[in-house]
Amino acid sequence: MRGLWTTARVKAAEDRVMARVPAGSLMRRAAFGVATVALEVLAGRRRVGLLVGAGNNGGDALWAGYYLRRRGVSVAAVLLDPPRAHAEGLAAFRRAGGRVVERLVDVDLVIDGIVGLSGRGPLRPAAAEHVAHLDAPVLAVDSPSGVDPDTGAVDGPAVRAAVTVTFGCLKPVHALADCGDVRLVDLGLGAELAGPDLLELEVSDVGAAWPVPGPTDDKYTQGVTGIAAGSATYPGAAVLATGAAVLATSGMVRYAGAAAEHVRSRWPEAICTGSITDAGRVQAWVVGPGLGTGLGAEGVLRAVLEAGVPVCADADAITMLANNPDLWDARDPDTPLVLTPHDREYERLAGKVGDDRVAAARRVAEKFDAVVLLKGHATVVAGPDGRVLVNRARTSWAATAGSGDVLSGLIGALLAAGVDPLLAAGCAARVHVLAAELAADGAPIPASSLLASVPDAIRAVRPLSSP
Ligand SMILES: NC(=O)C1=CN([C@@H]2O[C@H](COP(=O)(O)OP(=O)(O)OC[C@H]3O[C@@H](n4cnc5c(N)ncnc54)[C@H](O)[C@@H]3O)[C@@H](O)[C@H]2O)[C@@H](O)CC1
Ligand SMILES: [K+]
Repeated sequence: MRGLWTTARVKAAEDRVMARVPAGSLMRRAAFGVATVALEVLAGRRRVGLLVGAGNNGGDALWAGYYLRRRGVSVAAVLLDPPRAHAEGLAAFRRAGGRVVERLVDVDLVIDGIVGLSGRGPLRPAAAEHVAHLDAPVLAVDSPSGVDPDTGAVDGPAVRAAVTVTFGCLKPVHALADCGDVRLVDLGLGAELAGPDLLELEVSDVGAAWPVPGPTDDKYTQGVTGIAAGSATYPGAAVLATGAAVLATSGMVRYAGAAAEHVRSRWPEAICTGSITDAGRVQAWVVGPGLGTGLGAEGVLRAVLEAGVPVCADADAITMLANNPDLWDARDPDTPLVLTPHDREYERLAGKVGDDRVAAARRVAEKFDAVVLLKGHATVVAGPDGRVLVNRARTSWAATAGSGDVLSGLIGALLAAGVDPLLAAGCAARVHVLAAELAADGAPIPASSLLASVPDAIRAVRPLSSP
């Protein structure tokens, strides 16, 4: 897992390191890292432009310009706030032959030193004007300016970076927003940084957590997933959610609901019944996709919450919980629950999501003592214990009708297999996005194609050496 630290924590750690090392040494180390990556990106081309803001981020850019000049690169800098430009950086830059200009023209690479960790809100008009006219790739220093470093929110003009060079550790922006290729320069902060604020799963984490049968396993020991989804109007949701559970693990899947005939004809391996009361024992329930919100659906949700096994509540189940808070009483306090809202479902539960999606997911996780998977281009999974996993998709192919039904089935299968609910939601989200990418391969796909790629996605995350 990769850790991500909020800017307040990073600044505090940097301050403690700075107090015991010579003045300016951290900045020079950071800037040298920027210059090294810039030379790599330039690949022999020799013209660099700097956009320099009023703080230390601009200082980094000026010092990087100094190191690039020493390697014979032509460097021009635009000072966005000349009286506040970093004095030592600017002096070193000029000494090395760097030029201060009004506008960047004919450059091969732009270094964005407009704002870094203290940046808030969008680019100011003058900076936005310079950025709008760029046609060279941009290397962002620490984080792309105009993108909030703690939330990844973009609320107006912002830099679009081909590569971001960051220092000391990763920050939330690097997992929540598009930063291009992210490169990390070590500043020796390690000992000063306690546990991270957020975690990003790596492929190897997902592969290690994914349940696979052992030599003594049978269809029951791997966990039986129950799917309470679909209706006469929406049988497809039942077929997709059940299919995802069937493909996610080798454990058994039971379906209970009005779409039993549809599910049976598509997934003969699932045990299908028309009603939740005849469903038999399961180790986890998925409830909600295509279920409807009428009295019958409420009865199903109540029965699932009373069953005493982990539950993934999606779609209509979330709407019912929001509309009828009495339903929460059906759940024993120690029954693990995963809620998977998109923004509108979130709003029904707890008001607007807002710009800070991590804080939003944390709020609801704490309020309902549940794991909350907040859907979006960057998926945020927050646990009631304060842990947060983030997973940013490289593409948006998974944004298609029925895609959420597949995700809920994957989560349910992992819950039934006994995977920790936070990890179950995080791993399912990761495999879901990967399945979408594999299926799409550059063209739009329906959710049924995403579903068909689930086995390929699981193969792609599993360790190479395993059977
Ligand atoms: N603290 C340290 O030890 C180190 C800091 N480093 C650099 O220092 C950066 C942080 O520097 P600073 O705290 O000086 O602040 P920044 O350079 O991030 O921002 C400078 C100032 O810009 C203003 N500002 C905020 N949002 C703005 C916006 N949208 N448009 C225009 N101006 C805006 C604020 O007044 C802010 O204080 C890091 O991102 C990193 O690049 C590195 O040199 C490594 C060492
Ligand atoms: K920047």
